[in-house]
Amino acid sequence: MSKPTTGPFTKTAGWLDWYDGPSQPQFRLPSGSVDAHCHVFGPGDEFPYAPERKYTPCDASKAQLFALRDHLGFARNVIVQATCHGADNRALVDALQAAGGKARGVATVRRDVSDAELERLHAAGVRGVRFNFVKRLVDFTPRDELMDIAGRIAKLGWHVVIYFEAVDLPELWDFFTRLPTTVVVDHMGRPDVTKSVDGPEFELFIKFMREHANVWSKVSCPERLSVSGPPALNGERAAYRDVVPFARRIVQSFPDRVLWGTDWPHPNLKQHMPDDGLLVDFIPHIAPTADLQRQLLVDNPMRLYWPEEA
Ligand SMILES: O=C(O)/C=C(\CC(=O)C(=O)O)C(=O)O
Repeated sequence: MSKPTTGPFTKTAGWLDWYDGPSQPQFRLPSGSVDAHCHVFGPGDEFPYAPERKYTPCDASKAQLFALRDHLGFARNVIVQATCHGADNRALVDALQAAGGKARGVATVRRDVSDAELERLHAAGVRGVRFNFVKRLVDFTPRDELMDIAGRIAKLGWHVVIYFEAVDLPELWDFFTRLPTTVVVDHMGRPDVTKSVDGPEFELFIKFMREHANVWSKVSCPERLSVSGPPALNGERAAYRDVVPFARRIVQSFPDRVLWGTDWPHPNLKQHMPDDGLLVDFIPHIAPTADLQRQLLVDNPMRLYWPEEA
C-alpha cells in the first residue's frame, strides 16, 4: 500500500495514521468474505472534509482500501460514511462507483434529502443510513428527524446502522425499538469490557438482540474496546483477549445476525494503530468454527448487502 498522505488539511493533533504494510493473515478467510465496516477519507484535496466535523483524519483513499481488501483476502467491502464527511457522501459514492460491484455503502443523510438523491445513492450501491449517537462525534439530531429518515429509507429496502455507547442504551432503547427497518449496531454497542460479560450492562445488549429479531451487531473494533490488550502488533496473533468473551457470546447467540469489519483506517485511536493482518487473525477467536466463520464473513453480509446474489 502507498504511504498515508494528509492533503491540504491539518490532521487532528496526535492523529495516528493507518498501518502501512500490514502482515499477511494466518487465518484464511472463507472465499467471498466481506469486510463489512470500513471507511474512505478524502483524499481531502478531492473530497473536502465537512465543516461541522469533530476531527480531521489522515487521508484514506479508495485505491488504498481496495489494496488492503486484496492483501487481506476479502472479496468485498461495505463502506460506511464517517462523521468527518458529514452528510456529504461524494467520497463514498466515488468509491462505490469505482469498486466494480465489489462494494456497497452506508450513507449519512439529512431530513431534507430529496427522493432523487436517495435513488442516486441506491444506484451507486448504498443500502443503509447511519445514525451516530456518540457524543464526541456528532451534534444532537432530534429523534423525529431520524425517524422520518428511517421511514423513507425503509421503502427502499435499506437498513439503519446505529453507533452508540453501552451506557446510553437505556435512554435510546425506545427509539431503537421503534425503528421500522433492520437495525445494525456498530461495534457491539461499545461495551465496557472491564465489566462482566454476564453483568447487567452487557445483558441489556443481549436482551436488545434477543427480543428484537431485526437487530444485528457488528462484532468489530476490538482495538477500540480493548483495555488490557495485547494489541495486534509485532506478530501478536492472540490480540485483545479482554474483548473475546463479549464478541464470542454475540456470535454464538446470534450467528445469523452478526457482521465483521476491519474498521480501516481506524479513526480516532489514541494508543496504537493495529496491523490489519493481525486483526484478521482475531476472527477465529470469536468465531471458532468454520460454520460460524462462513455466516459471519460471507452469508450474513451477502444477505444484507447483496440479497440479489445470496
Ligand atoms: O470508525 C468508526 O466506526 C468509529 C469512529 C469514527 C466514526 O464512527 C465516525 O467518524 O463516523 C470512532 O469511534 O471514532
